[in-house]
Amino acid sequence: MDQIIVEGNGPLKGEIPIAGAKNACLTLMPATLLTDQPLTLTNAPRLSDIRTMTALLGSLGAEVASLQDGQVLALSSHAMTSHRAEYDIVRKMRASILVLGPLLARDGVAEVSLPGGCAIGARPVDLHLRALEAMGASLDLRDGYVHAKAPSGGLRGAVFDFPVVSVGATENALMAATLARGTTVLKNAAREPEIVDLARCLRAMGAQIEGEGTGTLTIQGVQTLHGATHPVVTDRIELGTYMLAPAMCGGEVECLGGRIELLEAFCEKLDEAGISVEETPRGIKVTRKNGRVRAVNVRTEPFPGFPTDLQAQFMALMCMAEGTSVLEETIFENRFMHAPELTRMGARIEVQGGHATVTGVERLRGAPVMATDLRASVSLILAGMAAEGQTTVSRVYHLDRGYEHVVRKLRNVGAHIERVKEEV
Ligand SMILES: CC(=O)N[C@H]1[C@@H](OP(=O)(O)OP(=O)(O)OC[C@H]2O[C@@H](n3ccc(=O)[nH]c3=O)[C@H](O)[C@@H]2O)O[C@H](CO)[C@@H](O)[C@@H]1O
Ligand SMILES: C=C(OP(=O)(O)O)C(=O)O
Repeated sequence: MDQIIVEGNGPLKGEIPIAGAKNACLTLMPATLLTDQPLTLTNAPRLSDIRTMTALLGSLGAEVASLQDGQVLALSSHAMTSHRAEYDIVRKMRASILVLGPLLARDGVAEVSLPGGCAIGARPVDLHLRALEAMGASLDLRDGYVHAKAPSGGLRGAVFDFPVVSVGATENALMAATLARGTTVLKNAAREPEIVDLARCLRAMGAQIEGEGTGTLTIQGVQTLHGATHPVVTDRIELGTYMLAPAMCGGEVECLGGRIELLEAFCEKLDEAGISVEETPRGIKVTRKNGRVRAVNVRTEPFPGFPTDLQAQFMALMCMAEGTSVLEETIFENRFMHAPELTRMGARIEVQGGHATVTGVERLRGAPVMATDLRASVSLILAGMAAEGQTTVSRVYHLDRGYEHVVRKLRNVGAHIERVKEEV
């Protein structure tokens, strides 16, 4: 297993290109299942999660060709061979559940392993299932699989009001509704940029959708969808992560391709903390001059609120702030696993339920730490870059799920970071 070794090296300077969004690409790829014509995705990120989705779609008979060093994905589902998403692949990645809606909508049948929980919380899929049931699907949970069938005439349009905002359930229902008979109205739908991106891609494929980016999506079902070429939206979580690098180490970094509208709540918090964030023609420039950042409170919320996927990284910043901040996690019940690891580096953090109280210290000190999940792993790297001495982060395979070329990108702005094989 690989480790990342990182050492504090003072202020950063330079540019970091931001990739296409993992969480958009993982929902755009299953959209191929809605049509027998080719779907081409450009600006795709090079990540292990994308390889997992490629394997999953391949196991269903879809073809996924990775072109231009993985930045273009050419997908085709003209010759499907299976409707069963096996546990062995699904267990690796929760987003696998996103094949359920498209399979059901196009062929009326699907068997998908239940994805189960993971380090950050229980993460049930009841809302995915309830939305599809509202469209007439009959569902049976057996042997760890969802066995789903559409009525004989196919899924039908329905009104479904999500009791809780769910990104994945909105995506599954939206994809299914594009081929359902009649009109579907999804209320309290997720408004994330990845949903907007999916709606735009589906529209390019011939779907009739209104309201993306608002809490109500209205979909007029069509008989068939066709092929399209679609660029994956910028990864706002990768963007926010790299914006925090100069905020923590000092210096000036321009994140190429970034736009403030993707991260307004996060940018407001950086501003409150005393970090300068400026939109440029090429992206977002982040600058921190001398002096400590100010402590600010954060509450994670669905978009347009502060994203849960940036909470761990923001906590790393608050560990060195002047004063005490309270971070409230409202989306996942167990998403503070990075706190004890940051404490190993000298941070002062107290976790109680969904709240973490962080009292800033002047200096973090390097230590051996362990990555527990994707965003936790990168928060430890950021902390290590700002700490005195050496930090060794183990279990970095989590990182490969969501950050392409992380060592190269951070080295290019002056970080002392390398990836090594763990000695056993
Ligand atoms: C691949 C992907 O896009 N992952 C993102 C997606 O995950 P994901 O789509 O899994 O997250 P959801 O938006 O569905 O989860 C939001 C909340 O709803 C709950 N819930 C969800 C579904 C369900 O059927 N029942 C239920 O109770 C969840 O446990 C959680 O508490 O959005 C999360 C919230 O922004 C992000 O952290 C993840 O990075
Ligand atoms: C939690 C995340 O991903 P997933 O939903 O795929 O686990 C994430 O991207 O931070």
